[in-house]
Amino acid sequence: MNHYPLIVIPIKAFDLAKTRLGERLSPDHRSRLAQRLCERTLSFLARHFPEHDRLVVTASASIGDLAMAHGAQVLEEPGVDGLSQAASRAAAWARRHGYESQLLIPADIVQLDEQEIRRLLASFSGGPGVVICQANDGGTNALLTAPPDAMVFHFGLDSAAAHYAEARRRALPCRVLKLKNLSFDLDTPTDLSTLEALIQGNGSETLQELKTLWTPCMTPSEMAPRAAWRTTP
Ligand SMILES: Nc1nc2c(ncn2[C@@H]2O[C@H](COP(=O)(O)OP(=O)(O)OP(=O)(O)O)[C@@H](O)[C@H]2O)c(=O)[nH]1
Ligand SMILES: O=C(O)[C@H](O)COP(=O)(O)O
Repeated sequence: MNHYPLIVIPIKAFDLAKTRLGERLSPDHRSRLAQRLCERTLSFLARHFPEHDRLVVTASASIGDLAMAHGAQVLEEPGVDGLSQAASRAAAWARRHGYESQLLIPADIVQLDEQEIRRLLASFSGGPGVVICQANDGGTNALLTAPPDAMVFHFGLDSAAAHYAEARRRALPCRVLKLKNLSFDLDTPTDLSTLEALIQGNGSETLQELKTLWTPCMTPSEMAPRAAWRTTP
């Protein structure tokens, strides 16, 4: 049995991703943003959680190659069947491969924070159970299930409440966490405005780099030094 939770990252093909940003970003910018968020996620997990095996679930061969380049295993899904189906496929794979638990993390969290994820992992005391990190919009931005297939997945609108109800229905111990960074995923134009304000406020170098993806006139080399940082009008 593998005691470290398997980290599961579901990733939809980039050209199909971030459709809710359509009123703000072109298809090309959406695809590039989704890809960059994905690369950041895979690189972060490989760097900070090397002791955890990682499994990327995707229907995209190129994303599979990207995953393997970051040391993750790949579970190929036949098509884009939805996040819940991807999570279920991963749970079945995890069970078959001897994992006692899985931690699903989406590939669109703006700023992953090692201490937050370690706090989430520490809140799981072993044995059957569920830990939910609620997203700002009521969704689920990280979901630990032990065993991996402990319950049916209900990703979508207000999914944190749905996952909590499912865990209770099954009499599974369940923790719901609100973690500042892990609760912020980039879904809507409002999220994009929040990110722009964050960048303007204290734009860390890594966040400023994200903005270049939808501010075509800016490239990393053209970006003003942080002290003089200002957004284009
Ligand atoms: N493997 C897989 N991953 C998915 C699927 N749907 C969403 N995801 C991933 O799950 C995470 C959260 O998904 P969403 O917030 O719905 O992201 P999105 O689908 O790009 O956004 P919208 O197109 O605006 O709904 C992201 O990492 C997505 O890539 C799916 O059908 N299969
Ligand atoms: O939170 C969820 O259930 C999934 O991530 C989909 O919801 P989202 O698109 O709001 O993230």
